[in-house]
Amino acid sequence: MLVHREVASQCWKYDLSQDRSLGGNLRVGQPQGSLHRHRSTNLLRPAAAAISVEQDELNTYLPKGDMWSVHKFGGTCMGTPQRIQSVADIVLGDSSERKLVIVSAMSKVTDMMYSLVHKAQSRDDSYTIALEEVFEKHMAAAKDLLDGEDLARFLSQLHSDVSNLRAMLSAIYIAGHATESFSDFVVGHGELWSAQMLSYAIKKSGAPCSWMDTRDVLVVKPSGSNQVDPDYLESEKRLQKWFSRQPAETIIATGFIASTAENIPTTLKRDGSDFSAAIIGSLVRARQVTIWTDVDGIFSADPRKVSEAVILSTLSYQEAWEMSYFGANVLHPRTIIPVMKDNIPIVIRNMFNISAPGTMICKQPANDNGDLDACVKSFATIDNLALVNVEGTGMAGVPGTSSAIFSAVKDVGANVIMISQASSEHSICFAVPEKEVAAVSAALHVRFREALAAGRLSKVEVINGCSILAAVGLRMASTPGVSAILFDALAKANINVRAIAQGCSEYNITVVLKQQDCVRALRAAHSRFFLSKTTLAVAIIGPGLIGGTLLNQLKDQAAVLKENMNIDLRVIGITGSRTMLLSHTGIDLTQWKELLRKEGEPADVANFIRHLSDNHVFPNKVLVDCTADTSVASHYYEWLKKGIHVITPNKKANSGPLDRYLKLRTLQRASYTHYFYEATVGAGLPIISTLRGLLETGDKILRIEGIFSGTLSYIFNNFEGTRTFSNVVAEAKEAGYTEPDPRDDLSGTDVARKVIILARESGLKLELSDIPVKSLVPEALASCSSADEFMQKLPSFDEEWARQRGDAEAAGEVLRYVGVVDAVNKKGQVELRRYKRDHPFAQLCGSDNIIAFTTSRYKEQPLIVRGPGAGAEVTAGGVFCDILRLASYLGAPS
Ligand SMILES: NC(=O)C1=CN([C@@H]2O[C@H](COP(=O)(O)OP(=O)(O)OC[C@H]3O[C@@H](n4cnc5c(N)ncnc54)[C@H](O)[C@@H]3O)[C@@H](O)[C@H]2O)C=CC1
Ligand SMILES: N[C@@H](CC=O)C(=O)O
Ligand code: NA
Repeated sequence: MLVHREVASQCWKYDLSQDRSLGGNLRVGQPQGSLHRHRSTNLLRPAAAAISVEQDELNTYLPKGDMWSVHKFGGTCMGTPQRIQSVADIVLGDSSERKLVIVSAMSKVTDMMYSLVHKAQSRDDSYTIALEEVFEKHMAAAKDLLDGEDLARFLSQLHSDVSNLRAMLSAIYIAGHATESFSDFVVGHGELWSAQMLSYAIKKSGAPCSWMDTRDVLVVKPSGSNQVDPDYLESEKRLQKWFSRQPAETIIATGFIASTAENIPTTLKRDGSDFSAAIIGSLVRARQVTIWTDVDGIFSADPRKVSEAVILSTLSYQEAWEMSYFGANVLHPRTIIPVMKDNIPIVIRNMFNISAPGTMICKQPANDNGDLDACVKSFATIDNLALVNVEGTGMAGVPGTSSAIFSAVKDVGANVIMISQASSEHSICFAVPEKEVAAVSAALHVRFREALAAGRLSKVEVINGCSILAAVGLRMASTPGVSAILFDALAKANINVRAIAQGCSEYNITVVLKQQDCVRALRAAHSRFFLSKTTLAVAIIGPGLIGGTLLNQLKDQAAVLKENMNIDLRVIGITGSRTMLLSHTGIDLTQWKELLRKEGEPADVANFIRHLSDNHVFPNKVLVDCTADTSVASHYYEWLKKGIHVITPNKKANSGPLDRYLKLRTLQRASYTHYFYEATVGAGLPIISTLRGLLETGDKILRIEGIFSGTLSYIFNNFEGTRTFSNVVAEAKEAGYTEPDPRDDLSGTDVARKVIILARESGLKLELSDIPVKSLVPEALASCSSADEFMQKLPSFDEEWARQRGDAEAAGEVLRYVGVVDAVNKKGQVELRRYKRDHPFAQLCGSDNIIAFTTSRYKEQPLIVRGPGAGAEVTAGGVFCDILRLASYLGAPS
């Protein structure tokens, strides 16, 4: 049958010579009578009564309801002949009574078709070559897929279409212009060809099948800004007619294309095939609309940004709607409207992974597991935004201000993404795309020139470089505490929120933040809601004795922490003084030493920190300083300011200049960034935490006294007349108790540092120089240039030490090196004392520390903490404890 299709202008009539044996043979080109039937009541208006008879008859042809399943396959699914065959197999495998399959053009074909039009209207005669390529592509695909008579029929149709297109493009070329309908007509051929190929492929497998040119059925009307609205009544009527002539059980229909009421070819605009499927699904009241694509379903967040994103099994229409608005590559919001009104579920499935169940979008899905976390379904972000803040006392209570603001915004054509106004009405802020903000700001300055001059408005401020993070979930509306969790997660990741919006519908909570924080914010929020897993990126400076032991402990414990505590610790950087090893996702700790040696790059602390702070994979980052370096410690303030948590056994920061220490602690208290240093005193023993516990619960510290040096404890516990003093010092060094330079221990400086740390923790404002220290380093050796030289020369002082020890022993006493914090008199001191053999300080062994807290509550008997206070395992264990303490502060289960 010959069909004349009117294309835009009446002068363009051409013969499509379509073989309609495979599809609709409706004559288009004639104005159709309009049907006035009120959809919901089914009442017919008198004017339409005559047509209603015809309609009722037609209704008997098109069965509606559960027997229909609608599928949609996008361009990627139709990308190659092999894929078209797989699509055919999926359709054949669907046991539904009736199937309606919407297809897109083969991948890239729509772009190729648009480019044909573009070339022709720009008078670029290479459109002929490009058209040839389109032809070749489809011919090759058809030859691969089909054979015999079907192939011949398809190719003859293709030939004929291409010669029509050639004529039309040539006219466009001559005119140097293509109307929208010319363009839509050309572009729609991709779908016509793919639908026919699939239909033949299904027929080849022996299943009866018809193909449908949806321009014969779908009627739409333009609705402004490059959108169209379906005319359901007219479309339904045309579908009935089509079906009355082709009552097939399997129908392959073209996506994307449609007609106007005047039968002019048009399209449903970009991503229109999903829309086609939803409209057709609604017209037949399908059981389900399945959108086949190349992902397993809808993710809880963009998986390129959040590697732990999960596939959601169900989503409500509203949730899907919200998510697609926020750029989650789900469905165009308009796709949801047609099916939503009839409660038809849409299922998103992966054609390349048929075993994945996909995501079902339907009415109010059942609660996943009823817990608080399940009420947030997903997170989405929008980048490249600017906030505009209009502020002034003259706004409050003045009706029309927001109308004036937004009409100015509308006049420059900017798109407002979110709006927030506090009820005080002193300011109103809104987000627009960054590229539109200059025009918006200029328009507002013009519109409010007088108000600004008179001071009624104080400013129109633009904040560039913003992003939006939106949490989406239907049940958020009825679940208290959701926003608290969200904001807590953001606060703990040290992310500043610039503006907030939550509508009464509560389907989403939108926060505006700095674009540079956006991915981190997304991860922090996502991990809090979805995994309840605390992910922590760890960077270690100084993989020496303590740092190296810590790395090994982390290696041994990582799996247990993940499994039992939901804590995911990843070491993403290790730096020594010469080389550093960096990783974005985590270093393999079973071979960190080897990797550092083989793959390490020259160490550079600034680059190391940049690597940590620029890492967007992990929301929380901690720097563990395992050096004894003063210069490393001098950076803590700056790192904490960047939101990097700091943990250290290094005493230099807390025993350094008082003003710096106070600044650091003030910052620590004022921010959500943590600074922990338990191992600086008593190694892994709970000294700092015990002191804090006493102070925070209101106890008053009177005196802290003890043996704070593992090294000196070991030395005097073991210097019993059997070995020389220098031998025992060498043993302590060998056992890993000493500082990198043992003179720091023997000089008493290390003990003085611990005394200062505890004194400051107790509120005393002392400098290290305020502590009188009795040094055990012989004056002659103080100037040795290295620790080794010192150790070599130390034996020459053994005799003097033997004498001191002998004197004490003769008096029934032992030598002990003690530190004291005298909180009452605000003093500290460090000295070598003699204690009677029965004194608790004389009872120690190994590297034991003993610390006695005398307080208002522990006055008669001091609170005593005792145990090994130095050594690799216990110290690294103390640092590890701080890391877990941090994880728990960040939300890990305790
Ligand atoms: N050994 C112990 O029992 C205890 C040690 N500590 C503290 O632990 C820290 C580490 O002690 P150890 O592991 O025994 O010392 P170590 O000398 O074995 O390790 C320190 C590491 O830091 C590296 N380093 C130094 N400066 C650096 C810089 N600027 N950048 C990068 N790397 C640098 C060194 O190359 C070395 O690998 C010290 O602050 C110490 O006071 C605290 C409590 C107990
Ligand atoms: N060298 C120190 C180690 C702990 O701070 C000590 O001996 O106590
Ligand atoms: Na400790």
